[in-house]
Amino acid sequence: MTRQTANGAELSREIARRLLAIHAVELRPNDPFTWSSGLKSPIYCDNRLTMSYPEVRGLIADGFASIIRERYPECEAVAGIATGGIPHAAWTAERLGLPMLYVRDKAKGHGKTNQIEGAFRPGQKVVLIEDLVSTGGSSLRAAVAVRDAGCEVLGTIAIFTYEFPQAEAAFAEQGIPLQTLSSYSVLLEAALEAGSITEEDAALLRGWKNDPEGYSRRFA
Ligand SMILES: O=P(O)(O)OC[C@H]1O[C@H](OP(=O)(O)OP(=O)(O)O)[C@H](O)[C@@H]1O
Ligand SMILES: O=C(O)c1cc(=O)[nH]c(=O)[nH]1
Repeated sequence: MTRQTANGAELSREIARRLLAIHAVELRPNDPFTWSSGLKSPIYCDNRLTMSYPEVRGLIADGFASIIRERYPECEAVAGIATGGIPHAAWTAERLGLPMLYVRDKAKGHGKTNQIEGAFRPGQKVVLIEDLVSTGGSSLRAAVAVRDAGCEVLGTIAIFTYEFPQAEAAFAEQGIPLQTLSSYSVLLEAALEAGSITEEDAALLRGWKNDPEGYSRRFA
């Protein structure tokens, strides 16, 4: 479900190297991070940091714009998933001259009570932009909201995925293609190459990836 093209393979490594260079990736095996899903994890990838680096955010927006041009030429609007996806959706929409929307994690409790912000119409063909996919829950909730509003979701694109089989299955079940610029396996290789992690770290991270729920339970 998560696909990369031949050119995509080099971009994938480059994005991983850039994430490491800006210290977006942090390891805390003894004091795990709590993820959005509630899982406790020894690793956190803070893609929000990319917005502070013009070269990095430019690489990401160029990558997203290329995917949309090649894979979704019929796209009529780009929608950022709150909050991490919003700035990248803005830069991508600007490159493509397309309308931009964003999708809140839930409808506002006041004002116009919107979950989707911006001007859209039923039948509009939308590509969703997310900064990171772990379980896929946030991306899929946004996709369902956009569909329920009557738009057609062509696909979701994200900077990074942990490549959890459950996430890929959940996207497949909803019939929503997921494509990412980089991934956990590429990040691990890049981190070892750059000397950002030791072989011992890599072994821990591979073990965690095989059973993230089991790891999480140890810290519950
Ligand atoms: O695939 P999932 O298990 O849903 O996890 C990934 C989501 O978690 C993070 O967002 P977070 O909830 O931390 O909110 P933010 O984007 O507002 O920082 C990230 O930006 C994704 O949206
Ligand atoms: O699942 C999450 O909440 C999550 C994981 C991660 O590595 N980075 C992030 O921003 N969110």
